[in-house]
Amino acid sequence: MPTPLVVSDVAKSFTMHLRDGIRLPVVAGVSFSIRAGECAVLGGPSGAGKSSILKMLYGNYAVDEGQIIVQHENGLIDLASASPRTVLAVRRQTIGYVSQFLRTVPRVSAFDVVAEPLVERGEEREAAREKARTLLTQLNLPERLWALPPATFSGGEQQRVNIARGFITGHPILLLDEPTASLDARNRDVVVELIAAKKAAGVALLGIFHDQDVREAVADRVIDVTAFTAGRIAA
Ligand SMILES: Nc1ncnc2c1ncn2[C@@H]1O[C@H](COP(=O)(O)OP(=O)(O)OP(=O)(O)O)[C@@H](O)[C@H]1O
Repeated sequence: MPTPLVVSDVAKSFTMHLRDGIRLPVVAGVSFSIRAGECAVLGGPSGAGKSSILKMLYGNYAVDEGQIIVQHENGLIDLASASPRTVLAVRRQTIGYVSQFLRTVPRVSAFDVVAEPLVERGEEREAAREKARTLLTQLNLPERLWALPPATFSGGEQQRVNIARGFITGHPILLLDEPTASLDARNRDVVVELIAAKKAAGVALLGIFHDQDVREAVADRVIDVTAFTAGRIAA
């Protein structure tokens, strides 16, 4: 089976146009791959570039150099040079992303926020709702909240809706940006179980977890981002 995600020699710097075009190098020589069924974790201190790497892999940040090879639709594509249309197709089918915060949509119930990604991918509404029900129950979101738009939910409640929405699809690659940041211990354990289930299903996962217990519970491997920031730190 081909490796779902291979990152080779990726570099990224930011140009501050309002500051005389100063260039801020962030990472260089980023190289790693993620196999199906493993969960790798990006490690390193604050500011090392963990989020920037995750954002490049989701196509949110442009890549200056290098390749991000993704197994997509029985072929390989380089996300680093892909067109915006291809990036959107990869997001729809191949790479899922669970951010720290839920982007709430006015007037849409928590239940439909969770079921929507499956409906958009052509799954029948009732089947999508059944999966949403299972996930929201697993994540201990009180049933009285399901019919309400999540805008007024607490941080932890919103994060659980976001996790359910991110985990409901069958994307073969899943990026996790601190999905447990606002959760209590019980729900952190649920997320650890959900990640284990994704691994068992052959999903390739890459995440950032500041919570050490969660990191130790889910990580098959830690990718030390400081290895890619040496130039910046020495400068
Ligand atoms: N959009 C941006 N414009 C300019 N600089 C940025 C931008 N995004 C990130 N940076 C800079 O890139 C560096 C890496 O930031 P990044 O958020 O990737 O680090 P991190 O390892 O995820 O940190 P943390 O653990 O604190 O979230 C930082 O110095 C940050 O200021």
